[in-house]
Amino acid sequence: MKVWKMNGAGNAFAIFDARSTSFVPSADQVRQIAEDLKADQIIALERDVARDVFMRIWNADGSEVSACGNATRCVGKLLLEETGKSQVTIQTEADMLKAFNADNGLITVDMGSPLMGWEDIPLSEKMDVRGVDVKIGPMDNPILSRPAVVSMGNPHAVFFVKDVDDYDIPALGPLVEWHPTFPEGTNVGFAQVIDRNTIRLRVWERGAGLTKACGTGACAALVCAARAKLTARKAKMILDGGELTIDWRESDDRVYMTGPVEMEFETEI
Ligand SMILES: N[C@@H](CCC[C@H](N)C(=O)O)C(=O)O
Repeated sequence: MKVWKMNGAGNAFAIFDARSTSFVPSADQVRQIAEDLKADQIIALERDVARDVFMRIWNADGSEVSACGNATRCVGKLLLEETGKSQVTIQTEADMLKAFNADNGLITVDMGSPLMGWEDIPLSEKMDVRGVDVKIGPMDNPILSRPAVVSMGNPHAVFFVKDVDDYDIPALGPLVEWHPTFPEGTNVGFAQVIDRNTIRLRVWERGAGLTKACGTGACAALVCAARAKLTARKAKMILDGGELTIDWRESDDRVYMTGPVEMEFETEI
């Protein structure tokens, strides 16, 4: 079976070609592969009757999840090269996504529409339509409170802060990730609005920890920022591993993510 080690803005993946050989790893095996190959997520490419491929996603902790933006760009690049098509379709548990080439070797993925209703995010408490009461730290002076929430096919809680570097994300991230408000866990973004077209973002990923970039996290942060009128609907997202451009188009309500993809190596197992 062919395996590609790739990254999208530093978010690292081991991608298994399971289109002709079955690949059904246990959670323990996923954890081992992630450790051995230094991957944040493990991806399996499976055959799909209607789309170019079905993409299965596991976090490094062995949990199977339904969306991964950066991996979708990596898989998009593989399939665009393999098929010679100008656009490829990628089915995930969450949605049908489309990938195509952008300028300067970058890849764009149409990530679909954000889901903002409470029914779209598993929450145990429903506070109001923009934020949810998640207080971390002393109640009279919380370190973090009231993130915006949005689903990009997976759950995101986004805290808008003055300076992301003031926050100990490895300490705070897990407290929000498994806060009782999120019975299925959540990805946790720390977003600093630099100006109307630029956001600095770090994401504590559910099941993977602090990664160099989170594609769905970048989409979620832009949607939350634009919805609160903190930024325009298109912005440059500065992540630890590189930059992504996120464009939440008014015309079709879909979120387009553009960014780099890097092939580290390929091997056969
Ligand atoms: N790295 C990803 C997101 C992967 C899944 C996430 N950790 C979850 O549990 O939902 C991305 O680029 O979007």
